[in-house]
Amino acid sequence: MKEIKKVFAFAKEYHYKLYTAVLLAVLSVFIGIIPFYLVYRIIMRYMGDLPLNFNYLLLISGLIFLSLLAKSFFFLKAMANSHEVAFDTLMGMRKKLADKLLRLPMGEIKKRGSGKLKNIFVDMIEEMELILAHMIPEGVSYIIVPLSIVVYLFFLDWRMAFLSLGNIPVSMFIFHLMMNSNKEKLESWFKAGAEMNANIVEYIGGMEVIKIFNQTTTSFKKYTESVRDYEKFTLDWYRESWTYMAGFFTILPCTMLFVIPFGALFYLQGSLSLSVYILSMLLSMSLGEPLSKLARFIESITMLTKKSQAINQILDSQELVKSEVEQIPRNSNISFKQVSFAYDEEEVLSDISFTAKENTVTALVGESGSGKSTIAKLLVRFWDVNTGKIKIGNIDIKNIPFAKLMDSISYVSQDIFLFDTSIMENIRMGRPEAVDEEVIKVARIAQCHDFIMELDKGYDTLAGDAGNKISGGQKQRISIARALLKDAPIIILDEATAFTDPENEDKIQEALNDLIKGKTLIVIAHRLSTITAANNIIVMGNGQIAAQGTHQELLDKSEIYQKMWQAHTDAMDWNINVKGGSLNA
Ligand SMILES: Nc1ncnc2c1ncn2[C@@H]1O[C@H](COP(=O)(O)OP(=O)(O)OP(=O)(O)O)[C@@H](O)[C@H]1O
Repeated sequence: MKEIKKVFAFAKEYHYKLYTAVLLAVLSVFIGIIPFYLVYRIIMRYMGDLPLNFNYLLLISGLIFLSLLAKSFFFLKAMANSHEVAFDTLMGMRKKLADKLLRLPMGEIKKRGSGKLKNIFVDMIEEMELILAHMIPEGVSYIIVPLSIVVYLFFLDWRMAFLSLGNIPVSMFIFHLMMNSNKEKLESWFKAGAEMNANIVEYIGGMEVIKIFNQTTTSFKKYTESVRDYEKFTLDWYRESWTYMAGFFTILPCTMLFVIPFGALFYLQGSLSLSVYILSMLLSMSLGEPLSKLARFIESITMLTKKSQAINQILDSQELVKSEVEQIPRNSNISFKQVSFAYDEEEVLSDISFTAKENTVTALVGESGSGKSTIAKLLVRFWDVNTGKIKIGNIDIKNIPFAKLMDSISYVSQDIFLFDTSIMENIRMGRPEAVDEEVIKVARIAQCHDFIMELDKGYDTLAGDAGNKISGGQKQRISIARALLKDAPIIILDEATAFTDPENEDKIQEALNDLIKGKTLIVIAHRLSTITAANNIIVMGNGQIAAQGTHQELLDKSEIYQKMWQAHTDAMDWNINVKGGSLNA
């Protein structure tokens, strides 16, 4: 219930509309009782030997028709209101979740995986619509109306009131048995659903790798197994519940189960008038529909509790530390002071200290897995350090407003992601307010313009459609164009030449020359020949700084660097000429 309450909290802004919806729904259900009362009037007229002329019956029929019409009208009005509230609230929830992701460490996001997140963002939230749009207005009316009928029945004859409720404890007992008997199965069913979603997304996302490495059998097996598991657990749950459910849904609306026999007994004994007996039967009959609809909601609540748990788990996750005192750095000097960090248990960076002065180039080199990318990711706060401090302009990055920090850094990462929107918009992400001309200007500098113009719709080509026609190197130039447009004072280039081929390489170098002018640059490179002119080269080994200095200093004093240099002398690709703030081939 606590979980569901949290969902209601999202609808706070729309409480007024929600109350109106409840009121209209209650009205609609009450109006729905009128036909029962009118039928009672006809029966009483028959029995009272009053004349039953055609006009009277016509009037009653007309009133029944009008009340059914009014019932539908108020119900539809209630639904219109509640759906408006529901979809506004769902939008709010999705926005809140998306905002939350921005404030979460990347680890938290990756731990969940895109499949599970998609499941939460789309499917689970969609199912919240049921609570807000239907459960509240309808559910409340299905409680209030039967209660009012029962109260009225108490006034008529308290025995009939109790009798009309007699079936409820019986059905609730069956429901209780059902919930207790298959708790674990329900849990497995939910898990299997989440697993299946994750596998579907992974299967589609990894299609390229699956095809290339001919992993179709294994991956397809994983996918089909999860679909089969989902089917199995769903059926397991239903099989276990079927008998109980049938019992529950049959007995709950049988409100006349005790009213008819015992009412007849009281009537024959003379302690109950015929009119009260008949009215009690008709009123208890009108209880059936709201009660069985309410029962459907009870079933849904169990499901929704699980789903809102998953949503709330994300919303309650620990965010990146937000400082009370926010400060703006005055320069772009970067310093790492005794920084240590572990993604999980194992420390991947220990005691890292270095400074990267404004307008200089710092290169990170070292064997694969030595922690170079982690240093970059800590600087952009994908994760927070465990111990030590990272400062920009002598201010701890935790104290720099997140948006400001992001504005200060352009991160050209290993994973270049293009959104499935136009190429123009993909580049514009660097600075959303940039006009088309500015986007085209940076695209020219980043050597993208020509190949973009060759695409079917030029800058308007969707990245998804263009996907197969854009090479890795071209993608990289698009990401450089983005970074150029952003024009941030600090640039991190992670494996910036990972996709290079001879044709692309010169172009990327030219693009980079423009990007790094007058900036503080941190470059992660495998090919040492590209960073020989860096102001400071940090040699990483096993998560620690093995040595640091200029190329020459390291050649003189660092054995590990000497070995690396020897291994790389063949791979002459691009050089950094720091004096000119440019990269030269
Ligand atoms: N998201 C993650 N979760 C857990 N461990 C991670 C994660 N990312 C990296 N690691 C681990 O942290 C260590 C450092 O990785 P990192 O990517 O920083 O190395 P790197 O020097 O940049 O490697 P490469 O040159 O291959 O990119 C490695 O042992 C890696 O397995």
